[in-house]
Amino acid sequence: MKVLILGADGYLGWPTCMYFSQRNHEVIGVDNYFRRQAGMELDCESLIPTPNLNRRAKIWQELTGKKIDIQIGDVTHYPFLLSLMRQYTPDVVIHYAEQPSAPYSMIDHEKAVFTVQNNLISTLNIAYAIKAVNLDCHLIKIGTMGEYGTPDIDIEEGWLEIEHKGRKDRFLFPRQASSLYHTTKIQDTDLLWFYVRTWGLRVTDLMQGPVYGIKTEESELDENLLTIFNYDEVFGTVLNRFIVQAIAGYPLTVFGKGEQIRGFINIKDTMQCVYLAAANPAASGELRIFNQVTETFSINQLADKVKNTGLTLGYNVEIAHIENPRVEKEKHYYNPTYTGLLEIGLEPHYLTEEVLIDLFNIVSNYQNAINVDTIFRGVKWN
Ligand SMILES: O=c1ccn([C@@H]2O[C@H](COP(=O)(O)OP(=O)(O)O[C@H]3O[C@H](CS(=O)(=O)O)[C@@H](O)[C@H](O)[C@H]3O)[C@@H](O)[C@H]2O)c(=O)[nH]1
Repeated sequence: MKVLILGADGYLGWPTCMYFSQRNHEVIGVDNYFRRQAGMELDCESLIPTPNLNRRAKIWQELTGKKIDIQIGDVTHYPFLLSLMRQYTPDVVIHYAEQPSAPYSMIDHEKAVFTVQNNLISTLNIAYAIKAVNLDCHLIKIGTMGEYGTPDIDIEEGWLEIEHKGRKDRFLFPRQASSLYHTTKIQDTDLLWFYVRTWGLRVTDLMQGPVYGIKTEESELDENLLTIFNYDEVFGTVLNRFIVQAIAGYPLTVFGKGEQIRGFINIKDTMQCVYLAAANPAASGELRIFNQVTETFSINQLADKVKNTGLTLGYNVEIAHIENPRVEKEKHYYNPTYTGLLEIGLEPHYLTEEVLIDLFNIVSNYQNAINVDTIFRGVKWN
């Protein structure tokens, strides 16, 4: 496969480039370095220093003999994207080139506009560029479980059959997000569903839960191949944050009651899922949706796990319940279905004690670089 990976410098983007390249696919990684710039602007850069994409691709080639092409540019600029599509005519486009943070989207008006503009225009441009160059190209987009929110009914994989006044039809599962970022992901799905129906695009939308972890098989080769790792309030996801907090002696920041439940996934399984989706493409004119999580936990359960592992390793870990800066349900029913990816071959890595110890060990190598000021800044939803 020839795979165009948009957002190649991000937490998932670079490991995905290596994952496909390792399996002998032709990979082109594209990024505009938004995350690096936002990290500098908000003083919340990656805990692990990561060389730029061109340098990482060079290191990868020296170690494996495999080439990853790097292109720096912004996919919201249509001529740039179209020329890439024409140059490479990929079989698969993986779209990670979105502003991925809920808190970032809630900071102020300027960042709200950026989030809407970046996430919707990038998705729209990709749909147009695929139609212009090769309608058969499979688009894999990372959606989010947050599109569904926390409804009081079971969450299906993307679709729901509804019977109304004696008639039945199949619709996208009702969506109600709890941040502007999550709302743009709903709008993305709607854009793609429209072009699937209208132009016959082939699309897989992966509704992913919060990801945790650092290493993937490929980054074991060299420290310089590790992905970016954020633990700050804006770009860090909750479990990664808790590990860093435990090591820094910062009480774990459980928001509100901590009974919020989410579906989680190890970064190694994200790689598998995206790969399985590419290897088993959606049909033309199909919007295929998978729920990309492997297990569910409440935030309290995660905090307890981190605390227990931390104590075993000799860290003095405390848990703090702080006033929730977000507007979200803190106690709710949560029962998502997530069997589709298992059916096409996913072999999950669950959150075991061993996985937690491994995370503690990697993060402890960078303990001196932890900036506790970035852990909590209190971006409020209202
Ligand atoms: O210090 C913290 C940070 C978070 N939380 C809670 O943990 C849950 C998850 O928060 P998160 O920051 O790990 O995840 P979220 O903001 O939802 O966004 C992340 O996870 C999403 C999947 S999901 O949450 O929508 O399923 C992805 O789409 C996003 O790109 C990724 O940044 C929330 O209830 C939040 O209130 C805490 O209690 N304490």
